[in-house]
Amino acid sequence: MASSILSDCSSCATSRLLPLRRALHPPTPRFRPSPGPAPLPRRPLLAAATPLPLLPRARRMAALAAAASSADPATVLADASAKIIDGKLVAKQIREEVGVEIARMKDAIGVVPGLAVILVGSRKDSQTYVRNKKRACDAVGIKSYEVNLPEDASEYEVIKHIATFNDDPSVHGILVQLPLPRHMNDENILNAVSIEKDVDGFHPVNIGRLAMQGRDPFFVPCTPKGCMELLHRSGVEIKGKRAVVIGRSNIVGTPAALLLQKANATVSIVHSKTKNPEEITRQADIIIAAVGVANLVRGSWIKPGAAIIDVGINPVDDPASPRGYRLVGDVCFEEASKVAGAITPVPGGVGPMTIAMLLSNTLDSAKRIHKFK
Ligand SMILES: NC(=O)C1=CN([C@@H]2O[C@H](COP(=O)(O)OP(=O)(O)OC[C@H]3O[C@@H](n4cnc5c(N)ncnc54)[C@H](OP(=O)(O)O)[C@@H]3O)[C@@H](O)[C@H]2O)C=CC1
Ligand SMILES: Nc1nc(=O)c2c([nH]1)NC[C@@H]1CN(c3ccc(C(=O)N[C@@H](CCC(=O)O)C(=O)O)cc3)C=[N+]21
Repeated sequence: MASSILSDCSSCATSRLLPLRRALHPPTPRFRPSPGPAPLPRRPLLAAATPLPLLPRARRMAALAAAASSADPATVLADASAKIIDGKLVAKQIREEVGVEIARMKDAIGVVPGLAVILVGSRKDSQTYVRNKKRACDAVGIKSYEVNLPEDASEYEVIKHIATFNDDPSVHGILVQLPLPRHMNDENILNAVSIEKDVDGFHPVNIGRLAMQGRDPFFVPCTPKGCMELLHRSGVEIKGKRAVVIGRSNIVGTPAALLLQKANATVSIVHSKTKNPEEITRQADIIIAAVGVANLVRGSWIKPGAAIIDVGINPVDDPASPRGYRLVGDVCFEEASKVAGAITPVPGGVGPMTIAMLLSNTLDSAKRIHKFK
């Protein structure tokens, strides 16, 4: 029998948010002519149909049991049904595939892919991300180069380092960690990265090519690419389906919507000015939530059986956790997992995929530059 329960998401989690500056200010595009890229291979390397890794049953049951212990009079919850898409496991598989390819390339032509990361300032979260990226590079055999600049460094200094990496043949990918300090212009900096080494896929030319019919970017931004990979590897059909992307940022929402459209979904984008987000979202067979508002998407927003990819990474105070906070997504997991057909958890969903896609993009870049098939 269905029960009425109050979910943890009905308390206003957003009011417990720690201060976190948004990752990126939208850059204004500026065109720089460049040679055309080789056509983007359809899901290179990652195309193997791998069965959907689900969370181990015990962990899944624990997550769902936590949900069942609450009660929301507004939400009548059906039996727990969603498959939980284990992004951590998929990311591990991808890292292994990337590692094998890197070894093959090294054996064949003696080339090791190189990734340069530029970090400006000393934000703790950015330092953690950069450290995790370096670890992931080490594990698969990518050589990492790191530049750390002080918070008060000038835009010119950053661009000078980018230019050096653009000219360095041992560097195949360049990433400028975001957000940048307020005095810097993201647009100028992202424009300085060679589009052939723009493994983040944030250069306006790469985004522009992603948006155009019949063109392919050199690189697809890592987080949206990771979302698509999770959908593909989970066996979610996209062609002809209705998809809703919540959020329209340059780095996540907009490219995610473009990718869904390229995969022949019919796509709607919900943003902060959308009048009836709940009603629009409820029509979706596929939901990608990239908002930055903890637990915004409730069970009542979801069409039964929908596939949900939760990109949000929102820290909420949690004195019981060793860090004093825990991470939650943009989707109320406990409610959504009872309505959806499949859902990604936070943490352990899209986040690890972002890093795996960065490794994959860096490998693709080295292969393209060295014409290695
Ligand atoms: N897992 C991962 O690897 C990554 C996770 N993230 C996380 O994803 C989330 C989104 O990141 P990002 O895209 O950079 O964020 P931005 O702040 O750049 O964009 C947020 C988007 O959400 C929209 N929005 C804000 N409030 C609402 C609302 N109440 N209803 C509907 N739409 C709303 C905004 O609309 P408008 O345009 O109208 O302002 C905007 O388009 C964050 O939690 C971030 O930490 C980000 C990158 C990678
Ligand atoms: N140039 C640039 N490129 C980015 O791709 C970029 C960036 N700047 N700035 C910040 C955002 C955010 N981002 C994440 C990467 C990994 C996790 C991740 O691995 N998350 C883990 C949890 C990590 C934890 O526990 O702290 C998870 O969701 O399971 C999350 C978020 C990349 N971003």
